[in-house]
Amino acid sequence: MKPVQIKEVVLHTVKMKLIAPFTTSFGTFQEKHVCLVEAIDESGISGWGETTTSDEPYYNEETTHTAVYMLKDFLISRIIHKTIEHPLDVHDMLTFVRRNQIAKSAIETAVWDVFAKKNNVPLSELIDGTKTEIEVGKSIGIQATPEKLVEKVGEYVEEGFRKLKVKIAPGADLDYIDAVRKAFPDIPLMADANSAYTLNDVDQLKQLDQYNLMMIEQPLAHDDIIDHATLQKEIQTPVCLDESIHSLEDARKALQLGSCRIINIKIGRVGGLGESIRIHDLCRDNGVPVWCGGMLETGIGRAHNIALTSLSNFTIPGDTAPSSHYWDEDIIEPEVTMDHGIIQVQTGPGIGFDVNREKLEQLTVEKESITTAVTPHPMP
Ligand SMILES: O=C(O)CCC(=O)C1=CC=C[C@@H](O)[C@@H]1C(=O)O
Ligand SMILES: [Mg+2]
Repeated sequence: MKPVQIKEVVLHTVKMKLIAPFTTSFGTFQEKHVCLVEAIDESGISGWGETTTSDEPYYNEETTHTAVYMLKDFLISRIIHKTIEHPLDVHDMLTFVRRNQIAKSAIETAVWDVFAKKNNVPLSELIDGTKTEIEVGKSIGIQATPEKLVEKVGEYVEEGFRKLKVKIAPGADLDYIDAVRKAFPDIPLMADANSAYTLNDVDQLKQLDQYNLMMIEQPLAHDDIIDHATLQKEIQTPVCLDESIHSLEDARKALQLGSCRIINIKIGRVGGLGESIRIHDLCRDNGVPVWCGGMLETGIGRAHNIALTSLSNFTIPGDTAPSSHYWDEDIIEPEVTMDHGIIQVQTGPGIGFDVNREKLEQLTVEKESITTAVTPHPMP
């Protein structure tokens, strides 16, 4: 494989509006800024990454603003003008900055894309993916009533989604799940609590066991694996961790403690594709299934998610619904489409989609080009 050298990074901060508001246990959102990271190599090839952040630090400690600051002031200076033999090397180049995983992921995934394009291979092939198509799930925000939720689930079952994920929180849990199960006794159904419960709610969470859920995602604190291990011993439903897993080390400890039986891998949350692959491999070697979580990405992040999901141990459908479920018009061409719950893994070089530069310009609120490794901070 030919190494790559990034000569310029352009940060395109865009304002995106979802086709409908999305409600979780920590709020309702429809508009957000994200930063699309374009890494241009010495021959002019562009690779793309995305900060899977929003404008508020409610999912994790990052926002698009903090991610852009980290990229500009710390991370890009460590990457630019360096000869990168393989994108797997980028992770260690960035560990001098603590956490800020989504910011790291945005530049790391852009390097994966430009490296794959330079070597004329699809990203899925570069990471040794084995699947040519992936099964797709749908994540449904909290609805106003159980009846509204049943209606939404019905729509998505009709579209062929292979996993239905419903958001729950205290006061919007048992009656909602009960209504869905009464209407759809056999569909692959899971719940995501986004840390809305504590160990004081064990009895409430035990009652979910009667509904044969695939899993309950992140019921307890966003930074916990100890209490989740206690909870998993008390309930039948498999616990899946999302927010608690920021790295391979977190995943190793969680498996060792029995904190979960499934892991939701999000490329941004764990700091990039390299760490995602390492967590995938750890889980595969321990018989723990994984799936690819979503962060309401544009088509760039979605393209990376689809490529990642081509790895063999992604045996549970991910939150990778097609572009039309998020945007009136995506910024990639062609858009991500789905046929009865199946998305074809893209076969073009790199992420396998082009960026619609006209659409990108329309949505851009700020654009900054970085061509030097200068940083205003003393560097370790
Ligand atoms: O991208 C998708 O469709 C999944 C969206 C989704 O479920 C989430 C996005 C961002 C944070 C959370 O609210 C939630 C999750 O925890 O997976
Ligand atoms: Mg989640």
